[in-house]
Amino acid sequence: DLASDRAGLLLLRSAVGGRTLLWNSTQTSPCSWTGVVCASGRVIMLRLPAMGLSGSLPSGLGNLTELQTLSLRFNALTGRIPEDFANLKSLRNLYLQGNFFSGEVSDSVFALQNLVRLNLGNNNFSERNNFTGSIPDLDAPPLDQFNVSFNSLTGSIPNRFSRLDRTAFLGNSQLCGRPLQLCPGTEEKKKSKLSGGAIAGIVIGSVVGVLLILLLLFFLCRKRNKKDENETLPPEKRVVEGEVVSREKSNESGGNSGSVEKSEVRSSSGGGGDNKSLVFFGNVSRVFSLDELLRASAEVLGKGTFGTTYKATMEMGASVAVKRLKDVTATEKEFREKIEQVGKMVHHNLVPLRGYFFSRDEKLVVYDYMPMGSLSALLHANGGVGRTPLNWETRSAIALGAARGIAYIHSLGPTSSHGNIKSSNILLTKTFEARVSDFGLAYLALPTSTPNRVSGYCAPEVTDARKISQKADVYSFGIMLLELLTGKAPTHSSLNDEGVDLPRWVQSVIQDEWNTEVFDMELLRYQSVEEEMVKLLQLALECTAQYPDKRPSMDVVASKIEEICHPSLEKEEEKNHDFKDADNGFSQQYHSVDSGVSQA
Ligand SMILES: Nc1ncnc2c1ncn2[C@@H]1O[C@H](COP(=O)(O)OP(=O)(O)OP(=O)(O)O)[C@@H](O)[C@H]1O
Repeated sequence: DLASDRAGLLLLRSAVGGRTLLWNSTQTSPCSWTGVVCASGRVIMLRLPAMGLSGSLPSGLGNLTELQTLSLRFNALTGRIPEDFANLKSLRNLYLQGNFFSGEVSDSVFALQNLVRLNLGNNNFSERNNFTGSIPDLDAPPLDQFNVSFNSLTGSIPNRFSRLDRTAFLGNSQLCGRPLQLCPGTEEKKKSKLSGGAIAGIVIGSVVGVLLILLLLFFLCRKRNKKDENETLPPEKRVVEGEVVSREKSNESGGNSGSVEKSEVRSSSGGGGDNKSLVFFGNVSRVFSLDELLRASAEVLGKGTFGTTYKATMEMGASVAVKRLKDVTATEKEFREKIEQVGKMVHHNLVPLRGYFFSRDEKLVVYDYMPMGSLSALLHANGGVGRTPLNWETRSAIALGAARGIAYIHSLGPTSSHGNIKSSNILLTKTFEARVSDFGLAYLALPTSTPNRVSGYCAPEVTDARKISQKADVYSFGIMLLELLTGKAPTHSSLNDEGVDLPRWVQSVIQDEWNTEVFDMELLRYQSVEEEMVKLLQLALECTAQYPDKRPSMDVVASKIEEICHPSLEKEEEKNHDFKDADNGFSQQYHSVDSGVSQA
């Protein structure tokens, strides 16, 4: 029934009758077989993704009762799912996303007892062609993957799916219930169920709550008054030095970041003296003063291994990132020597370190502010909901940029390594170019914990976070590459619940012949670069080899990425060409005074 004039389909027909394995049998046609595996005349896997198949599904498919995997995603198939799909009792994986299917999905499909992955998403190419009806509430085993997004499904989401990510249901305007917004009736029901006692409890609770808040405000005001009195004293009599004081968003702060916590760095810098001033790198004596920095409105960007990082926006509008280092064990002399060495590390793919401040109580390092944040935020912020989509070209350019940055650090000597490679330390410019941050900090401050191990980036041989090595960096980079390709954080709950790390998860998926399912959903539309993706995945796995000696060096990794992704990288380069000047506020603001640093 699958016969057509395409050579590939004819081959498939003859293959179904015998024991055959087909790979890329239609090399010359624009489409490619992902594979058809027939074991003893029984079809167990049928994968025809993005082949331009059209028309409705053949009724004969229901006879393939041993079929475990059916993937027909990203074709132009129309019509309904045939009733005889109910016979596919062995079916584990059903991928029908990205077609023009329509009509109600029979309950018997949802009820297939062996199903673990079901994707019916993105069948909404026209108003007439999409899945309709409701999702039946059935007593079926839990699914590993489920997606019905962008259809016209209606009604409430059954309880068994309520813990899934909301992206699984997006784009169905008539669908309600967790994880989407509650169904209109549900809320009313809840309200009417509240007893008189419960209502009284809520009222009393609220009154007590308000009183507590008022009390708290009263104490805070008193404390603040005391602080203000303190600031009117001459500098030598002030009590606080180098303190970061939380401040509510106010006109004074000049901030624009809504609910983000605002802070202000204050210091009794009145003492003067050289060791109390900001030191800048390069041929610049002064870019801005400590006082200007301390007057800047500051927004907490996050807390990390070595301290807290703030975005400081100066009165004239330029922004920098300031990291307050905790637990610096080095003496002042050692600190200054080491940070001077770090300041000499200048490379296109490293976040420029602009300067530092050292006093007994405060150690600050000042970087360029990277406007697009980190790769981690881009991939996972908000659980991935509403994230900026990262296309393949951008991802390969980020991989190459990060690899080059790390390779540069390694090129400075056999003991020179980063020690904390992870996606939150890969920052992005306006044009999404990668810049590695936090280099050299491992030599200055003690990590307050070993988060790399906790978060899955740490090489198995690293038992002491201070003993960093180039091969351990390669391992962490490999994990970061897997993250970029799979869209899964190494801390992803579905991995950790099973006690599996990212490389092991990828290996297991590949062994199951699921090599394309391993990639981030967003990447599945780039069928033409599947080969690049698979090769990059293999490289990432090489980087995460258990034994350090088996891992490639970072410069080899960088040149392999360049070789593998060459066509995509060229495209990205062309795209960015026009935006080159718009790198970031700091560079622009200080270009004239700062030329020494920029050129270096
Ligand atoms: N120069 C910068 N520009 C923009 N955002 C930054 C900059 N430096 C750090 N950040 C962001 O600030 C947050 C905190 O960074 P920080 O380096 O303190 O911790 P981390 O990267 O989460 O962990 P670690 O300290 O282990 O590297 C992160 O989200 C990071 O991406």
